[in-house]
Amino acid sequence: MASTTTGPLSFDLKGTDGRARRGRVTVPHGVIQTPAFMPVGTRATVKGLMPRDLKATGSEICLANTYHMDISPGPKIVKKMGGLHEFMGWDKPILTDSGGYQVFSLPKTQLDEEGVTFRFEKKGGKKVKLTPERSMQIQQDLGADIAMAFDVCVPYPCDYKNAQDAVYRTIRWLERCKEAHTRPDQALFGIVQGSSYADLRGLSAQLTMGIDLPGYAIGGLSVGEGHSIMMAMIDCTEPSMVKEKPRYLMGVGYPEDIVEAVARGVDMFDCVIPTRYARSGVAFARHGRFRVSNARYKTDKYPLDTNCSCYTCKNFTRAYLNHLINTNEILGSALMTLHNVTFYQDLMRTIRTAIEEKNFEKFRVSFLQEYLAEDK
Ligand SMILES: CN(C)CCSCc1cc(N)cc2c(=O)[nH]c(N)nc12
Repeated sequence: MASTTTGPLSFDLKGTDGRARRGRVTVPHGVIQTPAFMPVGTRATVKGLMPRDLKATGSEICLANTYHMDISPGPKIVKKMGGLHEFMGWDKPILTDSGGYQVFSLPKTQLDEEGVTFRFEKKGGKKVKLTPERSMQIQQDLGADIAMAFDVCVPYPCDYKNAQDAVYRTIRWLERCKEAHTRPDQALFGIVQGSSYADLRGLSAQLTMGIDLPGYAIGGLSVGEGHSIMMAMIDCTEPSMVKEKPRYLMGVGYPEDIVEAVARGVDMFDCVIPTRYARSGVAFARHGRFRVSNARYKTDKYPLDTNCSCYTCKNFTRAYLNHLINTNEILGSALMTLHNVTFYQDLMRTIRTAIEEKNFEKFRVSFLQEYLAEDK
């Protein structure tokens, strides 16, 4: 087993099966078994789950977001309250995104070499600038175990020149992030860009690997390009990424995306899908996802997934969840979220075991066959 320590983060590559990797990430607040799924807790809460429930799902790390936490309550208050872990009552690892991605999705943002300027409604439409240095300051105040570099994630599709400019600006901003990032107990991850251009993906990966960091993310995907381009871009990027450090595919994704990305060498994932879909009444199960709020489930006495051992599946029927979601009851969101995140974590656990037992390819084929079967 190869073990690499870079600052506050260690990565142990415990085994491989083809390009799939079984590993372990160790940071100040604990250990993350990989491949890992990280539930999204944008405003220092995974919507609908108390920390004790989030633990019950098997989650070992969760996300929070720089842009949202800067708006409220502000990094200085979080720092004064002891940092994110104390503030939100989560004593396991946390990762924060850098805020660039969220800001780019706002209307009327202006991008220049210094950073991104956007209009901040809460402060009476005041103009606010997010820069690599400001993003690092906020993330260091928040105190997550892993901080993400401030990058330029272009929309899809994007013309070649803009994608190329974004690759070079992201590298220049990464140098500034590394310069500004001084907190010794927080790992900084670089982010590879390159949109849907194979040569830019390879270029961005090589330039990013040239900056020594504890881990690296594949960014700029899951932005509407679709599954096949996403996989093709991973194939253009992964071979240029160092093997001894963790790879994090940002914003991914559906179970079918995750399984195929693990097969291509990805270690870490985050996505709002299981939590966001739960609140809209969509449940994930072995045979695919389904909308439990549909009339056909009104008298269905079965659990969401008969293979699932979560509190929701052990105690409640689809009929009851149908009722809760259709009457917009808070408990509906909580129970659906608990199940969906447990489903994702059970999938990750099955993936890790399959890699350990050297039968990941057999698992990949059988999982996708059942999960994507047409005749649901
Ligand atoms: C809390 N989450 C929703 C945010 C974490 S992931 C956000 C996110 C998603 C995607 N798809 C691409 C990128 C990207 O290229 N760069 C950054 N910084 N973040 C990204």
